[in-house]
Amino acid sequence: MTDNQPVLAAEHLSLQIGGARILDDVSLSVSAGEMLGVIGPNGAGKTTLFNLISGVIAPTSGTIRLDGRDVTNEQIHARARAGLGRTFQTSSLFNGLSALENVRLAAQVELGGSLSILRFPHRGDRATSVALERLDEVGLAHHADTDAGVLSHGDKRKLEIAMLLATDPKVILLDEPMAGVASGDVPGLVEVIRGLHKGAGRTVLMVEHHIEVILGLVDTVAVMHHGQVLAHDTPDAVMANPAVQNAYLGDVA
Ligand SMILES: Nc1ncnc2c1ncn2[C@@H]1O[C@H](COP(=O)(O)OP(=O)(O)OP(=O)(O)O)[C@@H](O)[C@H]1O
Repeated sequence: MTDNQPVLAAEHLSLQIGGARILDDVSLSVSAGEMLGVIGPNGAGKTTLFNLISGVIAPTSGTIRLDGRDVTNEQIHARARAGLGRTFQTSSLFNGLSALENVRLAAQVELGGSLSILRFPHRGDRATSVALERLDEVGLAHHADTDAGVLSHGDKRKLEIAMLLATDPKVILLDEPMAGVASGDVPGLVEVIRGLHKGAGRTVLMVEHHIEVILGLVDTVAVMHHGQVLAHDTPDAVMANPAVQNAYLGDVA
């Protein structure tokens, strides 16, 4: 990979379902270490874009590249192995298992060992030490032994991020990480996401409805509208863009 080659690129992606053009010639690229926020009104195509990038659905046309490599025809798990990690709007936690056990399972998958939830985790084994590090990174070390099911929504989201980190992704896709999180828990979650990027230099794409959260976090913002990218620029430039104000921000003000 050359220095200026994007770590992730969507090139001319379109998705047609029946008579509906869901995505229309969407191109976006993200550099290593960049955090990109994707915003847009309901139905703009944000989740569909994430689904195409992560391999949940195939585009009608267009290309997705990871480190310059065409992964458009690869399945979800192959893209995950290549370093694409994603959280979903719906929770992916195992309730009834502790926070540590949840992250440990993800670490076991990454490390290629057998999956074991029956064996009481040795604090010294590799998967457990990775899991403890990741829990610490998202500020949940004190909840290691807490049942995932009883955590607050904000802590559940942090735990999902810890599970993702345990798979050591090159690019992280966060799909509405603040959804369902109590307003009091938003700042803590924002700091965890900021740390992924600013602290650890990870590459992050995030769909989020809380515009004020996005604008304060990301390097660049892509605004989607009717299945197209209306603008992709710095937060200040996007906010000042008359097309964005007219077509999107004006709609929701
Ligand atoms: N499988 C499908 N079949 C038909 N239409 C679909 C399908 N998936 C998505 N759509 C439509 O495509 C459009 C984009 O949906 P998408 O969920 O990507 O938007 P979004 O920007 O993520 O919206 P939200 O902010 O509400 O999550 C919507 O009009 C949706 O109804």
